[in-house]
Amino acid sequence: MPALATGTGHEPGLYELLAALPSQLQPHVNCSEDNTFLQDMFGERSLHSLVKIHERLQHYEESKPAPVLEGAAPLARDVSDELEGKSASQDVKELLKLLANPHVKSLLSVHDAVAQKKYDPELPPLPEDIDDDEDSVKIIRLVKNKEPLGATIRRDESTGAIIVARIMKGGPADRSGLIHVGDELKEVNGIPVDDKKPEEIIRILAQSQGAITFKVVPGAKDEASIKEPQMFVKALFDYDPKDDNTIPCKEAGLAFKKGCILQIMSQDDATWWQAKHEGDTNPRAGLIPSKQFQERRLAFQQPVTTLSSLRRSTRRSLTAPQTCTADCVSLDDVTVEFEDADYSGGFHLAGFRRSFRLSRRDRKTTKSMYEAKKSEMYDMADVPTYEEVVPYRRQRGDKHRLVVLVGPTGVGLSELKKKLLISDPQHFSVTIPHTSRPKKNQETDGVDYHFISKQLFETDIQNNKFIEHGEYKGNFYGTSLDSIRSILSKKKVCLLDVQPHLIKHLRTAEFKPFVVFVKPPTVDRLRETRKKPQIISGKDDKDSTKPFTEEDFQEMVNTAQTMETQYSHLFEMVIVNDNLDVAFSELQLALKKVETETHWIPVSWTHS
Ligand SMILES: Nc1ncnc2c1ncn2[C@@H]1O[C@H](COP(=O)(O)OP(=O)(O)OP(=O)(O)O)[C@@H](O)[C@H]1O
Repeated sequence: MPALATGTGHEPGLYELLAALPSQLQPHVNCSEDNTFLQDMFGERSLHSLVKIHERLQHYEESKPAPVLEGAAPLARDVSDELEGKSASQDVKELLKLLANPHVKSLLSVHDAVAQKKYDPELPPLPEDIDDDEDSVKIIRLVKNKEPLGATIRRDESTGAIIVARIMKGGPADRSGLIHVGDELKEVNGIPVDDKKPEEIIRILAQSQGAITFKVVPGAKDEASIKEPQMFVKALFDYDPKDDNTIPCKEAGLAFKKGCILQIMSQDDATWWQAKHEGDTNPRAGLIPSKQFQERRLAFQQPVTTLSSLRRSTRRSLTAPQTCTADCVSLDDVTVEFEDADYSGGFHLAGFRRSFRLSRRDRKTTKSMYEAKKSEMYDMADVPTYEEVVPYRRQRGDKHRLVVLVGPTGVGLSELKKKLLISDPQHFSVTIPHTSRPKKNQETDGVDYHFISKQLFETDIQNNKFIEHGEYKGNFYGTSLDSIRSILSKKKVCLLDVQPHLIKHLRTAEFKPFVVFVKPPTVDRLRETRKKPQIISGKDDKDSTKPFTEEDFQEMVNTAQTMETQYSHLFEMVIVNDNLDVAFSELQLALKKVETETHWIPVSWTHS
């Protein structure tokens, strides 16, 4: 006998089974609480009713009941008409009252509809005087809350029609799925809008409370745009729709700051994209200028002060650039600095050399492997708009990102690098420069410099082996790309300081540079904090140091400002070097995060 059989001899129905379950289960349940629970659950009246209904329905499904007649409602009417006034008997009166009851009438009419299988709604007949050319219209009713509708309209220049210009992704209009770009607006709350200006229509909408009814002529739908893939970009400029007179609707604009990560929701429109801030839970997108549009208008803007023009205005021994014209962006004409190996706190900073950044020492010609052309500054590719990015997290065993420090001379780059090296010499390293000058007695090849012949140096220059190189007293000096690679391949963090115009040449999948701009504090703070420090002055052939002057401070601040204006879109972090310890801690923490956390990098760096 099956465990749950009722023992009555016939197949147990579901309901009977349910009734028998508690007693059948009792021997198998040890805990009294479980037993009570089962008793309650299977004894529940509503469960029994449900099972009963289920059984009945199954029974009817099996017996396939057919209607006795398809017109119960007209029959009831006929009966009522027949009996009306014929007899005063109580039964007849009661039957007449019953048949006149609206519920009974409705029940009979539903019965007839089911019997006749008339399930589809009946459409009213088409009016005979319909104009063949008239468009079909759609009546849409939306309930308005405080949230903007998320749609913009425009007047079609040729037809004068009011057209839905844009549906903001995730906004109420988008979520409704009822209004689409290209739909023609005919009426709002029964008010015809054909003769109205878009502003007047907006006013009608603003004044409406609760439900709004639109009458629209549907336009052609662009299904392809619905499935557009989403992408993320890093904004390389600040944007505030309030200051933008070209935006079709300021309220629909999305403000953002340089460095913000934006999720692009739609690129349907070549001029105005739709985007949200990454991670924003509000589904509504806002308008932002498209990349092409922003590039075009930035290209027409006046060029900013360049570092070279700024340098021309500064003091003293600046030699005229040899390779650049006055407004060239290149820093190719700046001095190369070389000094002897540095010792700090007993720790030998092997190969710790100054790089070829703008410096106060004797100015000689430094060249980068990438000569900046005059036109390069306004090259379209250089116009900072958006950069497509993807999340990236360094995996254990992967090479480290190259750490690039930039900043005006004297700001403290060497000091910060030195502190990092001392803090963890096994983890951080700096490049060893190449030189064609003869090795001095106390120097070691590959430690202080890589000593190579002038001829080989020249060949290497030809072969673009140096990120920067320069000439000093007839000898070449340079930082090779291989010296960076050598550090990275040892799974160490390579610290490099370069002129800012070289950053873009290091922005490759191989180096994935993390660029830190070190900025000076105000001149007042420089005066307070840099009382002791010495800057290197190379007026004589022998290196010498001298204290900072007022002019040095001013130049440092001005250069920083210019660097920021020109290159800030390439900086991933800005540190103000006011208090050295604070600046160092900030840098140390940021570098830790870069190594361990997920951050955004250009999508181009993910496929080498
Ligand atoms: N925050 C700070 N407070 C006080 N002194 C500082 C600070 N940062 C750097 N200095 C000092 O300023 C001087 C110049 O710093 P450092 O040599 O690091 O500059 P730099 O950016 O490498 O410039 P350069 O390229 O000209 O060498 C050094 O004497 C250094 O100790």
